[in-house]
Amino acid sequence: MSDLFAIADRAGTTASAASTALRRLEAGDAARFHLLINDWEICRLLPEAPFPYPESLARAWIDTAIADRAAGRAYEFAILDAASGAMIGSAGLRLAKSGDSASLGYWLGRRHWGKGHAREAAGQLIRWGFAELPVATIAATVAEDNAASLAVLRRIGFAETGTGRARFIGRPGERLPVRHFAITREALAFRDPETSQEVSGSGRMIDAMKPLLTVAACALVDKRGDILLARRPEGKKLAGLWEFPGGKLVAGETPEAALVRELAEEIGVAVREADLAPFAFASHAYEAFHLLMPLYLCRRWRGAPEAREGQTLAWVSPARLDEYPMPPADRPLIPLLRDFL
Ligand SMILES: Nc1nc2c([nH]c(=O)n2[C@@H]2O[C@H](COP(=O)(O)OP(=O)(O)OP(=O)(O)O)[C@@H](O)[C@H]2O)c(=O)[nH]1
Repeated sequence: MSDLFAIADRAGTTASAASTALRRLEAGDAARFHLLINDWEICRLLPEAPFPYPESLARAWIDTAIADRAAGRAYEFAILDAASGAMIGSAGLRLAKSGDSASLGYWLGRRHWGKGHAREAAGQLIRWGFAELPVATIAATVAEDNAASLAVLRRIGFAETGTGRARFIGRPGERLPVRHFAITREALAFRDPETSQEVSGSGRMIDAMKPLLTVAACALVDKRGDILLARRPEGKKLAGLWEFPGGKLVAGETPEAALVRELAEEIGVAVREADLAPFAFASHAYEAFHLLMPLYLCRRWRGAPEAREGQTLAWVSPARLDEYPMPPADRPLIPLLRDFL
């Protein structure tokens, strides 16, 4: 798991020149954390922040964050201005008890508002979360009067799931109106990591207009009957999901030739076309294209598979395929493999 990541707007994608990084929150951050958060304009928007915010609470909060990270309960980061390296806020993901979802929280020191840092930090954190944590959904709850944060969540792809009321300890009395948001791994997967825009660009495409994408995929099956899966690295579409090695056909290529090429490029194994047995296919309407994916089985190859493109590889028994989150197109293939192998 990487603990530091930097995000910079690419020229031309946004007008703002903000550049933001995240790193693991440390005990030494307490004084700066306190200086930034002890501001009514921030505390009033955070459900658990009293005002004034005591320095002892900043220290205790960070100690808890460090313990929670060690226990795998929550992952809290300092938001940095990448240009100066200074801490400007904090952001984190807390896992739900069920383990399959997390909640996002973040705040920025007042002087750093309006420069795109919150959007960048929150966007990068959810991409990190879907790549590194076993969660299918990330949720967030925002006070109705927190217009900037409502805009950030919408901009990075969160959808509103409902409204409610919640207690804000800095604003005693009545429970305040809040809005609930969520984003799924699949919804994020089809947003461009650089721009946070939907990859299709023109909104929802009608099915008839979608390009048909042919991708050849292969289940390598070892002597024990285990199948090789590859986990897509952070920064790519569908990051964090497990898939069968393979890839798009280039013009004029057969699926078999594409697989011989892709398996050599991606995982360094040599297969012969004669050892690729057609097995099944996936046909799935993604937001931006329709995927047609023939799946081959291969039990004979040369070389030990190695991750050449930043993926993580795993040999998985057919009975355990369910434990590995896969792209939606792949899901119907799992029972077929389980029955056959
Ligand atoms: N290889 C592979 N691709 C899959 C599977 N399931 C699935 O939906 N896909 C989709 O099929 C497409 C595969 O394209 P690819 O591997 O050649 O390309 P990529 O997204 O890595 O992009 P790039 O090569 O342009 O960087 C992706 O959109 C991927 O999400 C699968 O099991 N294996």
